[in-house]
Amino acid sequence: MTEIPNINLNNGVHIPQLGFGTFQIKPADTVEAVQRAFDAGYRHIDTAQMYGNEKEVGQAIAQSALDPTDVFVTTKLNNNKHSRDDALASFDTSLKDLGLERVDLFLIHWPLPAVGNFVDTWRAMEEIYQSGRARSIGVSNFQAHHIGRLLAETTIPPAVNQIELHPYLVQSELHAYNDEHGIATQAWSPIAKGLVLDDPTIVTVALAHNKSAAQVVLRWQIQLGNIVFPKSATPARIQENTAIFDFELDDSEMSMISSLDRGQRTGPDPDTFNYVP
Ligand SMILES: NC(=O)C1=CN([C@@H]2O[C@H](COP(=O)(O)OP(=O)(O)OC[C@H]3O[C@@H](n4cnc5c(N)ncnc54)[C@H](OP(=O)(O)O)[C@@H]3O)[C@@H](O)[C@H]2O)C=CC1
Ligand SMILES: O=C(O)C(=O)[C@@H](O)[C@H](O)C(=O)CO
Repeated sequence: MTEIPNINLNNGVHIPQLGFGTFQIKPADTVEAVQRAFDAGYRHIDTAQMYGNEKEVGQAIAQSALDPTDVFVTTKLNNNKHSRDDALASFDTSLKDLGLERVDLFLIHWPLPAVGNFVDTWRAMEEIYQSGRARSIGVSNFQAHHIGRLLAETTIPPAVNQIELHPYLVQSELHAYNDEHGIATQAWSPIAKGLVLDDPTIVTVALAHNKSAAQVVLRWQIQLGNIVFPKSATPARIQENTAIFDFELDDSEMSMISSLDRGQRTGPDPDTFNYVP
């Protein structure tokens, strides 16, 4: 079984650096996919209220032979739950659906600048953290100026910032800002939903290591210090994406991949995304 390293969050909680993403895994397929991930050695699952599969993630944990405390579970507050009361109530529903007494990490999914209340939402997250039912709290899709407001106006700094990050969107400045403030960077869409896998530079590095393009990109993420959770519903790929701890990219390969940056998002821009279901 693959040995997955941990990252130490700013409140002392340890998170496995490689996890399993569940966006767009249909509820009917989720139990099997998460079970396969456990069999492959993953002990960190990333879900969200928005994904509609928390119940099935919970079922997979319950049906496994694992102690639930050995699985690191992240979920995220949906965009229509930003008010304090909705945040608290929806968190209770997440725990119930997941069948857990606490989660390891609870995130505000999007800042929703036009909605304009993410600082108050963060105060609700602080209440949840202080209740002990989320071992850590963080944000997702926050720009530096959003985080700056949390640091200035609230008490608990986010443990993580989960952002879109891959070779075509390297996010060096935001990454440096997170580092400077003790906030771990989580890279969502770590292989850009497959978009970067045909890139000639990545293919060349992959051939040199006898690895797949996806493994090389995930290895680049790990060496940058990012926490990643590639999604796959394909059994062979679930396994393949764990085999990234038996080789190393040198400085020149790391730079070649980082230099592919072209500021290209595959998802929404957090400064303009204000979708509320
Ligand atoms: N906070 C946020 O706003 C967001 C968070 N996320 C989180 O990040 C996770 C990962 O991001 P996601 O958008 O899913 O994108 P990924 O970068 O993980 O790419 C997933 C896609 O790549 C394919 N794939 C996976 N592994 C391989 C491989 N080894 N070789 C070739 N193709 C492969 C999958 O296909 P297949 O399944 O068919 O194998 C799927 O189509 C999500 O599942 C979610 O947990 C994602 C988006 C936004
Ligand atoms: O997957 C997520 O976590 C997301 O937030 C995305 O689905 C995002 O909302 C999106 O891509 C909307 O088009």
